[in-house]
Amino acid sequence: MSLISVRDLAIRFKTDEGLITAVEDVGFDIAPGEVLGLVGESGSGKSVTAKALMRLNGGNTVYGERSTITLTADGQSTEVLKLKRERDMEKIRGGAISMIFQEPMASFAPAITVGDQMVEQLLIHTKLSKKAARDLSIEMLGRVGIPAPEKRFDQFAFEFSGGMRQRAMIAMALSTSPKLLIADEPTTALDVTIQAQVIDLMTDLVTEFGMGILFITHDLGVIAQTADRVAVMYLGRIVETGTVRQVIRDPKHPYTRGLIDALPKLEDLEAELTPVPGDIPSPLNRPAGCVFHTRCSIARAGHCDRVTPEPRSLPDGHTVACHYAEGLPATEVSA
Ligand SMILES: Nc1ncnc2c1ncn2[C@@H]1O[C@H](COP(=O)(O)OP(=O)(O)OP(=O)(O)O)[C@@H](O)[C@H]1O
Repeated sequence: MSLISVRDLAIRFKTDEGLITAVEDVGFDIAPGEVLGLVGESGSGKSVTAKALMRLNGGNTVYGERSTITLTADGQSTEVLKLKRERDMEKIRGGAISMIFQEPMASFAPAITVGDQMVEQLLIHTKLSKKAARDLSIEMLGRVGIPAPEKRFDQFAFEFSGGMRQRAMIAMALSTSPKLLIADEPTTALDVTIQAQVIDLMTDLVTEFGMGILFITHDLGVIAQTADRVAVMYLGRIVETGTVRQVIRDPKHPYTRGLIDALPKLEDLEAELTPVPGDIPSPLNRPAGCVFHTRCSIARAGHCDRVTPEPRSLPDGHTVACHYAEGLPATEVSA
């Protein structure tokens, strides 16, 4: 049974330049205890997809008519996009679903102590007394490796170092025992050692709490360490999905292959990096057919620029949206 099930997700924004499409035809599932990595360049639509799960996109957002986001927690299913009242959405935000961000200051109000914010969130989402909420908050700060948690409880976020603030944000996000944790580039701003500690901490907590995680990053290395499955996003579409092994060891979409070729190789540091050529087009100017064709080395004129490739399953079980995922037709290869 999926914890969260997303189908036909389309997200458009009303802007002065007209209606722009940020996400199209996106679907995925996350089971309890599973980590799904969502990877792609800046502007590919990762954050707006994540925010849709909590209905956190701004007032200019238009969701597709057929789009559904089904959250199943404690034996109850909720159609997130059908929720009308702010009160019902508040139950989900910070309750069944918690989110942590790249910049932890965004999660903490500057003039309220970290402890008071943690307690307030627990009082909203649980039936704990104020004393029990305080005890749990201090326990959680300790659990994420913050030394002297009783003292830290009464401090403000700006008094924490970057790594400690990140840990405090994770402690706050986990204290309500969310079913789904959305982690949006949670380690990007940290130095490599602290990044490794935070990743270890998150994977330990997944095992312990059995929650699902949507882990958003542009860093394939981090995905390889943390995720069970990966979805690769490009210009608002998921172009490839599979297990970490399938997608990273045996990528089938030219975009995924490009992302992997752009990574430095530890075994050959002299090797030239080959970034994906060109820039991601503006969402105001979405290419027809396959959204990647303008940057794709194997795109075929008359086909890729006209026909949108539907995601299809390959024999090894992974899914790819490319007309030529299995290679170009033999006639062209030999030509
Ligand atoms: N409220 C909004 N109004 C108009 N356009 C928006 C709005 N929110 C996001 N967008 C656009 O939607 C597209 C997808 O943005 P999104 O932030 O999801 O990308 P991303 O993949 O998360 O990138 P990054 O890694 O930089 O966060 C971008 O082109 C962005 O400018």
